[in-house]
Amino acid sequence: MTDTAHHAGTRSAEGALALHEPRNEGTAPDLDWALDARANQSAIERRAATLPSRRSVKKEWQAAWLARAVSCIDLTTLSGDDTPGRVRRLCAKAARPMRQDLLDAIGLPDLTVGAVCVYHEMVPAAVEALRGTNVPVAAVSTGFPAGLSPFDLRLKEIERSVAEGAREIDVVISRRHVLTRDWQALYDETRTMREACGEAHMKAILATGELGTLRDVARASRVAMMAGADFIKTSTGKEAVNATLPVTLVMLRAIRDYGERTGFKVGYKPAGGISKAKDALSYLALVKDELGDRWLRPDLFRFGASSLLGDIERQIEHFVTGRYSAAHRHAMG
Ligand SMILES: O=C[C@H](O)COP(=O)(O)O
Repeated sequence: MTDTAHHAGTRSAEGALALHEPRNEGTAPDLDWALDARANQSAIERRAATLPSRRSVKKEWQAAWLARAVSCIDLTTLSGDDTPGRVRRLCAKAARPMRQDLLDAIGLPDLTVGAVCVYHEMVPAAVEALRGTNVPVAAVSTGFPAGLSPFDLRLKEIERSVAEGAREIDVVISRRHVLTRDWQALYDETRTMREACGEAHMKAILATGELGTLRDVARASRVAMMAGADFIKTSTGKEAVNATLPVTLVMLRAIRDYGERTGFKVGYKPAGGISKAKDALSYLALVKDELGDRWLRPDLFRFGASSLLGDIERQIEHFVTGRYSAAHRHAMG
């Protein structure tokens, strides 16, 4: 996202000319606007519940949509037993996520994922392994996943990851600022993290499963965007409840409201528990409905996922060959 290739408008992973938007600079904190956010829980849940059946993608388009989903994956490993070797294998998969015969069959010259997402300690291995590709490294920072280490250390962690070559930083917010309704503190914290990111793009993880209500998800989304988040992201993948369609609807509408107010386009990243191709299609359909086609590109949309790629590859293989291969053949990602 932050590389010169994207800014210069060179070819992106899916072969289309990469578009570029002015980066969200954020605004002064307008806490009345944040507080004013609404979320009608029952209407939102009804809409999300009917989406997968109402919005099925036709068979001939499915492979194209699934390839688009691959280009938007932040291929992730965030485990205590991560090793440089595992990260290198993941990076090889990120640079060539699908077999060439499958790509040829669906008419795509090349394809990469959106980014590789790792802990700080794995940034150097990932940067090295992805050298010469267009795939950026994203680092989770700020005491991920709880975000409860001392604030100055959280900022240092961001700076270290950027210095080691991460071009995207996924920060976690302090959930307590939402739970205690201290919106100014949430704004100040997020703004300071954004400054620490410098040129690296910042994804603000709201940990929506811990925020209590959809209305507070909407409010936190607005505050994070006013503080300059380039993306708002649902979850760390470590909460009891991670990405959901209702939360997605709320966050997409917050992105739309913010865009109408400021002209800035903010990206969206659902993360955690998305491992099936058909779920990925539901998310893409919702993004298309709420924000339009412009958001179906890796500069404005990512899936945070450690095991979605394998299922998508399986479905595309089935589309091309008429057969399913065993899941273990697509073990990585
Ligand atoms: O940000 C990404 C998540 O940690 C990935 O979660 P997952 O392992 O459930 O796909």
